[in-house]
Amino acid sequence: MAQSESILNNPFLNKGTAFTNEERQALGLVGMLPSKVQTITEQTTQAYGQFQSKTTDLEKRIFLMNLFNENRTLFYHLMADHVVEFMPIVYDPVVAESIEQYNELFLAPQNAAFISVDDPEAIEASLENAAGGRDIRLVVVTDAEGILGMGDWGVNGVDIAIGKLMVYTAAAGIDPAQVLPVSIDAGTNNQKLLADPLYLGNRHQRIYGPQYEAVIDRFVTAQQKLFPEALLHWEDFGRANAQAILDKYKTKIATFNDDIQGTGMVVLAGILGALNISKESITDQRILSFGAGTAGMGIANQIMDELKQAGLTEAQAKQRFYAVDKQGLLFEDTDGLTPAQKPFVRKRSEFQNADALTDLATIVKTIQPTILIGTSTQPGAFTESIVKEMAAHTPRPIIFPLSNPTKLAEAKAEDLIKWTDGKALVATGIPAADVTYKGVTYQIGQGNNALMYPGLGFGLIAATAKVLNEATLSAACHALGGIVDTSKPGASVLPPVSKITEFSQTLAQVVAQSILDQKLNKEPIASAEQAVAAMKWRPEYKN
Ligand SMILES: NC(=O)c1ccc[n+]([C@@H]2O[C@H](COP(=O)([O-])OP(=O)(O)OC[C@H]3O[C@@H](n4cnc5c(N)ncnc54)[C@H](O)[C@@H]3O)[C@@H](O)[C@H]2O)c1
Ligand SMILES: O=C(O)C[C@H](O)C(=O)O
Ligand SMILES: [Mn+2]
Repeated sequence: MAQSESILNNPFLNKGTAFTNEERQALGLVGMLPSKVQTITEQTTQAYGQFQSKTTDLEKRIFLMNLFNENRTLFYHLMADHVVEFMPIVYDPVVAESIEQYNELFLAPQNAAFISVDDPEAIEASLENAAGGRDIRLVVVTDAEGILGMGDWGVNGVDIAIGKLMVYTAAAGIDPAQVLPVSIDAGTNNQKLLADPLYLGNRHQRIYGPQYEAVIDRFVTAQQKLFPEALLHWEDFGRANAQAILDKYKTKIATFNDDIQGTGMVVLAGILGALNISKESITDQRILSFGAGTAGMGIANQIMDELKQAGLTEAQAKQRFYAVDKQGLLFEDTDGLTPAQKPFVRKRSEFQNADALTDLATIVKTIQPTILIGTSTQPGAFTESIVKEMAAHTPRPIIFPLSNPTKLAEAKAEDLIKWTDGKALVATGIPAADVTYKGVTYQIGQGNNALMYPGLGFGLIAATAKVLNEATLSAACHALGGIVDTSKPGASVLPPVSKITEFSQTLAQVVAQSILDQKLNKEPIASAEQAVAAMKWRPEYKN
């Protein structure tokens, strides 16, 4: 391909009609573009007009993804002006529709690396080819066994890695040329995909066990070799693999699991925000995790750490938790406990009606939780009667229905406010509109790890972190405090997405500082603030 053609097809370098006349001369682009040289502002206005002419969210998404594929700088320049409007389109919930229709809608590989369980020999070359010589600092990898709450989506799940990375750049300012989305195609147990002639992934059942683990290991080894300075972010792995992979690598490399740790962080930050409003203490809470899977147990561990810091012993802290899964309240003798659930189980002897504690209504009535968190993938599970029962025993019930996408949420924000007569302190997984009830406008926090992982990841990269530990996670959870004016009636428990670039920067600085304080940086760094500021990429054309 001629240089002129390749630069117009390179989304990291392309400026389209914004190439100046000098650049057109130098790059052999003369005559390949209409004569007018546009500014990025003009291009942005034009692109936004086109965006607005699309009628459905999916059409809007396809338009934006085409722009992303052509010209990353313009895409992010546009997104910077419309972050609240674009987040649900490029990320959750509309990303869910694009994953479901990936084969039909297939646009472009979007500079992702596609790794196949059937070809481990090709792993290193696949990463190298997809990176194309770019200086990769951030890798988001998924095997798509647990896409949001929608289960197994095989190779289609690559879109979540791409979506997460788009939020990283929009929120924290990671250079889009320094990121790499990775799909690990380990097969799929999704029968619909296996039967679909258009399916683009490996057409066989999902591989588990030693063969899978060897692929993961080979991937991590290649990633470390090719991009030793990169942070590795795991997304939407299945319940068993997510925790096991994190435990295997977290003390060796700079890595985190977003569903476990990112979610734990945003929920703890939301609880701290809620307690700021209610003026209650975290040590007085009874916490019910409904859906004790990857996210549910990540949340439990993050809150546990906070309770210990607040002065409780491990045993006292555990008494505050009630982990509920398919089997009901989890007891020592419950069948099928996961390793992550085991530390949080209760004794049957603690309850007079232990054998009846199999459904949420009875459990809520019995334990009278003050905090109810949903990561169960069970739509509508927080019913009116359950919520009213909870609210009867606590003045400001904290209720976070977090299951994504929209159709899986345990409750709607508006219902929670109404059923509790405005008392509930609410955060939801996807964006929720303000709720006006009896003259008060309630702002609903977005309890989505997207509020945390961009700042967390950016801070770790800027500080050249060796590893991520509990001290840094805890510091990050406290970093969002003070951004919301909690004295205002109807105040949100979390800061709004409209401020995501500001608070991601604060978060990144706190994270980088924590790494430096613990001497966990690989390279010498004079100041956390400077390191974060120096790494920030801005969506402007460079000469
Ligand atoms: N808002 C966020 O930031 C965020 C972050 C991570 C996950 N999530 C959402 O949380 C949900 C779970 O994600 P995950 O990664 O933990 O998945 P997971 O599969 O690891 O966990 C889901 C858990 O729910 C349990 N469950 C299923 N049916 C149940 C029932 N009837 N009653 C009680 N428990 C039941 C499952 O057994 C499992 O343990 C998804 O919808 C996901 O989108 C949201
Ligand atoms: O992707 C999201 O919206 C949040 C979270 O990581 C999830 O799996 O639901
Ligand atoms: Mn996820």
